Amino acid sequence: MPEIPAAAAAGVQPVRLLGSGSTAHVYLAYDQGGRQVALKVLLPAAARQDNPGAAEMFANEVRMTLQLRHTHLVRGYSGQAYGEGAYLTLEYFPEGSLDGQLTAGAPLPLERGAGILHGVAAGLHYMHGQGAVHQDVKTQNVYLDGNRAVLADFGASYMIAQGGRAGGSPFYMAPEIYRGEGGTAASDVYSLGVLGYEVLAGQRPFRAESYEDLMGEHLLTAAPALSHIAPQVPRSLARLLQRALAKAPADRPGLDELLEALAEAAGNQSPAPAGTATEKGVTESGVRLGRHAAAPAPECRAADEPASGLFSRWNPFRKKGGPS
Ligand SMILES: Nc1ncnc2c1ncn2[C@@H]1O[C@H](COP(=O)(O)OP(=O)(O)OP(=O)(O)O)[C@@H](O)[C@H]1O
Repeated sequence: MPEIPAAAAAGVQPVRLLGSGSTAHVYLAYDQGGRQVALKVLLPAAARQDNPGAAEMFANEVRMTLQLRHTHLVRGYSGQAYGEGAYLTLEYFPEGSLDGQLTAGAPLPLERGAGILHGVAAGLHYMHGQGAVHQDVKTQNVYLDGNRAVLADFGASYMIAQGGRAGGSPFYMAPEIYRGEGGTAASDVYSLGVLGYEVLAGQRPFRAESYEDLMGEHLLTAAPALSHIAPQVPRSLARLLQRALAKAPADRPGLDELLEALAEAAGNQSPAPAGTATEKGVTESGVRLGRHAAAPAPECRAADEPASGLFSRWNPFRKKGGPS
């Protein structure tokens, strides 16, 4: 195992590599108290300032993860945002992410799928109430712990009041994000809508072979009726998830409405109410955010950012497993 001095100083010992993303290696590790944690360590090239965009995203992820506390958001334990020793320890999920549990063309059973979506919606609802946007809702960023779904990866997230850059992953990005406008609560709702189709219909609403074609679909093509491709979904929920994909942000439903319909469809599988925060002092105001972000923050790009100039966390056209 590599030497990770800052983590070692905090008593965190890596055991094995779990995987690597665009900004970090992730290890299974034990913390000082013997608890299993996921240890994220900034990629060496990024730490050496070869890739300042990745280093900035990682620092952002460390700050946001340690700041936000909710049952349906990944729990951060400790971290260092900058420098060669930049690291983050997180709640470890042995079951892995939602991505690994979906097979293209095979929807999840309604109660299970709606329960997962309810968890993600609850995590988003809390974030929006705190004045933050997530900007990267996708199956790879939802981890599972039995019936509890947990939203993770805050590298692209920001506090609206402080401003930030439009970003996301192309299969999930709202039309306004493609146009380079700042992310809002409504653009997170759009990404949740895409996730809803994947989970409950077993297919994404928009597919294409190139970035430009995919952008065209998101900007111009109406989403297929969810009630047609997933007839098992209650009509009211199917309509809401389809409306989540409305081209105009103002036409999308709020999370309150979605939470209610998802809770009903999930039956008793829904593990926690929307407002459940896990730490004292954290309140849930349910505020709906304004449509535009404040002044843009300095440039912050991931290594796989597409040529469009948007801050995209994921290149949809690179070869990888899972639904495409
Ligand atoms: N908390 C966690 N528990 C269990 N496994 C994790 C955890 N966090 C990350 N992993 C594993 O490590 C891999 C890399 O995670 P990471 O968040 O760095 O990248 P990613 O989300 O796959 O990509 P990117 O951040 O570039 O979009 C994941 O694919 C997952 O297998």
